[in-house]
Amino acid sequence: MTELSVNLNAVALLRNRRDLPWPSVTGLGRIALEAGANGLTVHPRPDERHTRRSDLPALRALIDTEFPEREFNIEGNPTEDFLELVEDIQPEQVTLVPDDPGQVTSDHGWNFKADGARLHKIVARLKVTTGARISLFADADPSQMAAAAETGCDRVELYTGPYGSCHDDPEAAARELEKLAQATEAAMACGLGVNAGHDLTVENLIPLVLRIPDLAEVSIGHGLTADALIHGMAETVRRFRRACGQDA
Ligand SMILES: CC(=O)[C@@H](O)[C@H](O)COP(=O)(O)O
Ligand SMILES: NCC(=O)COP(=O)(O)O
Repeated sequence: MTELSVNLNAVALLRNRRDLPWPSVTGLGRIALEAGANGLTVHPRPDERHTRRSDLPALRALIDTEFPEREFNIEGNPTEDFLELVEDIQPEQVTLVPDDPGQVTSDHGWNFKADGARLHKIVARLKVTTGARISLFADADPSQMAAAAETGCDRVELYTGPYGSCHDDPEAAARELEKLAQATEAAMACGLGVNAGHDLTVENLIPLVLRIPDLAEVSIGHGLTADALIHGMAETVRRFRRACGQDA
């Protein structure tokens, strides 16, 4: 079964339009977990335009006190600041993403052949200091997976942006889906678990999970938050859970 982690960055982005505490990032996170989300994801960037460092203790406490079997996933570029942040918060999963501070959103995975030695050290450090599962953001490129595994990570998160951007071109979407399937096969052959995320929607999630039933987790924010404006967060989470093949 594919698990669903709800990314709260888009909720935080809306909150940050004003110097006011709503919509509440923790409150929407609670509704998502009550509706059966398997976990929460945040991607705190250095400029704090989405989730802020100060959001993280409350989300940690929410999971610890009310949903102890669910997971907190923190994504980010592994600067020293980021590493100290995850060491403080102790998430169940850390997803390392190679994005620059000014980047609008994440748009590529690691080049494991070039960055492998650096990532190996970071993965080793986080395993000792957090005990978290470590996932590395990856393009759908089977030839990178052996080098990804050599870093010592547990999983890769396949970047699904190119697949998500084909929403009006079914043939191109089918080609991107095949690339994701081939990359999953290569990653699993190297002993890695596989997550996926970026620009996923209920519509493109259903064929993704049907084609790649071994996906361990999808993390979804933008498309899920857009649907939550229409259907409400609880009903939206149930829709995405059903798209993941879960009973909801
Ligand atoms: C790592 C990744 O794929 C991103 O999708 C990200 O976490 C989304 O972040 P934003 O919502 O901040 O663009
Ligand atoms: N890791 C991807 C993620 O958390 C959410 O990405 P998106 O759904 O906001 O594009």
